[in-house]
Amino acid sequence: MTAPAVDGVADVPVVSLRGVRKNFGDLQVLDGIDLDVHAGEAAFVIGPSGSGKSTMLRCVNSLETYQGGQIWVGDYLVGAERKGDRWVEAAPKVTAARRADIGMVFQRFNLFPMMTALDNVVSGMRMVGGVRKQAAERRGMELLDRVGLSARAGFYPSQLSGGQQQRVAIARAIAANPRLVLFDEPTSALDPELVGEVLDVMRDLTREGMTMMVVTHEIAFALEVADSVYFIDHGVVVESGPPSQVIRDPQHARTREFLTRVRNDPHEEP
Ligand SMILES: Nc1ncnc2c1ncn2[C@@H]1O[C@H](COP(=O)(O)OP(=O)(O)OP(=O)(O)O)[C@@H](O)[C@H]1O
Repeated sequence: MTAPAVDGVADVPVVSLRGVRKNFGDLQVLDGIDLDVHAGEAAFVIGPSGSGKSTMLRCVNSLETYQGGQIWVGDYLVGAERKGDRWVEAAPKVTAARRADIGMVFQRFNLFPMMTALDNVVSGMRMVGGVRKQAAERRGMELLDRVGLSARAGFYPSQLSGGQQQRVAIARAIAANPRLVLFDEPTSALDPELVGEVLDVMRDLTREGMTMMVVTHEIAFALEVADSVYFIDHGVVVESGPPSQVIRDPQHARTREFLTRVRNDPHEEP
């Protein structure tokens, strides 16, 4: 890997992708993605099914490897660590520590089924270590309160609705005060009447200045709360900018066609 061009420069973005390429065998999924997310920014990623949105998020926290370009998270190159003046492949423990500093919310909640809501939230803290049990549980209760679920602290995931489970998952994702939270279609698996309660929690996080990357099909929500929107198709960023531009006044035919399709049939897989 090559040395960074901007090493040591202040005010680097929290996340920066440069020419990122990723393939699964013959399938080119990311074909040169450029994207920056700054501190406090909520960057929304929209696009058709299969365009590479989830894969891009998963590359940022090393759940997938990438084959070309560079992904920077703050001052480190994802997948690599510095040895002297060289970058070498990151050791598994380095990757694990970095991943603990990035929260992730999945489409299907991914809570531990044998743990209560509180223990699930606390598990997000223990991974970074050093947090005493009592203090962790106190903070866990605060986080559950923040997502409106302190009364459900002792419930197991199977005793919670999908919307409640996803709110617990969000509390867990922010438990370790991560530098960045990734949301991978957080409302796609929910019954329509449960979507709003999850969006409410996410809206609060954007207002609090959480740095977020959100893959979503909720276009109206993106228009309302995003700081920036990236429209991705076939593994490339077709168009990006503020939501007032990309969603209200798209410049590219592909963006317009996608938005029209989603608006005309919200039940269609975009
Ligand atoms: N582990 C994998 N192995 C092989 N192909 C994969 C793998 N993961 C994803 N793909 C393929 O990569 C392409 C992009 O998938 P990805 O999930 O990133 O798309 P997406 O834009 O998030 O779509 P959706 O909105 O449907 O979730 C798809 O064609 C998918 O089938």
